[in-house]
Amino acid sequence: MGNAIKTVGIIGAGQMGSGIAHVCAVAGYDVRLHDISEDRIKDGLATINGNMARQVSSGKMEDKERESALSRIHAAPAVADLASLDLVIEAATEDETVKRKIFANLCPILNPEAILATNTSSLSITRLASSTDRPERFIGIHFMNPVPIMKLVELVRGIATEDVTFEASRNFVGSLDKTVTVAEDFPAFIVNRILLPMINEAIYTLYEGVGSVEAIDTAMRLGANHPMGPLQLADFIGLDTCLSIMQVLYDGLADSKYRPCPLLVKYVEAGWLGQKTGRGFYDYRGETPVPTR
Ligand SMILES: CC(=O)CC(=O)SCCNC(=O)CCNC(=O)[C@H](O)C(C)(C)COP(=O)(O)OP(=O)(O)OC[C@H]1O[C@@H](n2cnc3c(N)ncnc32)[C@H](O)[C@@H]1OP(=O)(O)O
Ligand SMILES: NC(=O)C1=CN([C@@H]2O[C@H](COP(=O)(O)OP(=O)(O)OC[C@H]3O[C@@H](n4cnc5c(N)ncnc54)[C@H](OP(=O)(O)O)[C@@H]3O)[C@@H](O)[C@H]2O)C=CC1
Repeated sequence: MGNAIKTVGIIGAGQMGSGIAHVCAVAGYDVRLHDISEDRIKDGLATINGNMARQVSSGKMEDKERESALSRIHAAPAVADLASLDLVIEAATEDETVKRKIFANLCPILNPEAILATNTSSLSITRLASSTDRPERFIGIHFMNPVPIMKLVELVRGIATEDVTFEASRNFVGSLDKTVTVAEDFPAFIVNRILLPMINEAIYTLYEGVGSVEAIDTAMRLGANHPMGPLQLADFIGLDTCLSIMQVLYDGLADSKYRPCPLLVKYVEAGWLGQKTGRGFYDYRGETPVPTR
């Protein structure tokens, strides 16, 4: 593994937390997966199981590798189960209050030497760090979705992050066979500073009736060679997460060009959060996704 980190805790067993647990276990780390309830942890483990099985059937992984990787992932129903780990990565809902509460519960019991990282898509690393007992050992390690496939990880230092924390994190990401890009601590960093306004603009394009869901996604898939149309990608990321990121950009940069589209707000208010809730710009409840507009 090439660095001092041997054990990794992950908080949040959703699509990102389960993906991070997956790649850490494949790379040989001992992983503890925590979420708000045992059911959520079970769902996360089932997702990992399914994704690894897919990798086996497509010849990307040996069945033995899958078995041994799975054996390295343990459910951690209590925060106390993370106490002795070397690195804890928070990958819970994109909401500053939720993340602050998690750190407040975790820090008093966490190994004082442990590095604490957040997978936040947009929030200030410096501000999150200042709510912990270890701003010098706090860092943004921002994975991309789907984690087992995407090669990039953004590393974001807070104002107090020490070099030793940064280097250990860089080595850790390298050991997962991912490429690091360094971003400064500004709202939404690099990828989402560019990607999310594009997605928000696609939603305005829909809102203003310039095109249907299908027309907009087809236009960007075939006209700009994007692997997914922007509305399909928004559903994939999660519309709640997209809205939170736009809100952070809007509040943090105080520029009206980041105003979240009211249609995005409406979908989130309806609980239509995309693939994870079965409905967003597409309805996923049937055999094939059907546009909702
Ligand atoms: C919001 C943030 O903070 C930052 C972000 O992450 S922004 C989002 C960034 N991600 C993107 O932009 C993704 C854009 N989409 C893509 O790249 C592709 O559509 C995709 C890789 C997701 C799927 O690719 P595809 O060619 O359409 O589908 P498919 O052939 O089924 O899948 C390709 C591989 O991805 C895997 N895959 C697809 N969806 C997956 C998922 N949800 N989880 C894990 N693996 C997945 C498949 O198993 C397959 O793996 P193998 O090659 O090992 O078999
Ligand atoms: N989706 C994406 O494409 C990307 C997201 N991210 C970031 O990763 C993080 C997670 O996103 P994602 O996985 O998509 O979100 P999901 O909604 O899929 O998962 C979040 C998980 O965190 C759980 N959770 C909520 N509160 C707590 C808590 N107090 N303690 C422990 N677990 C909790 C949620 O449980 P419940 O559902 O019960 O509330 C849920 O299982 C966010 O910060 C997001 O911005 C980063 C890169 C890409």
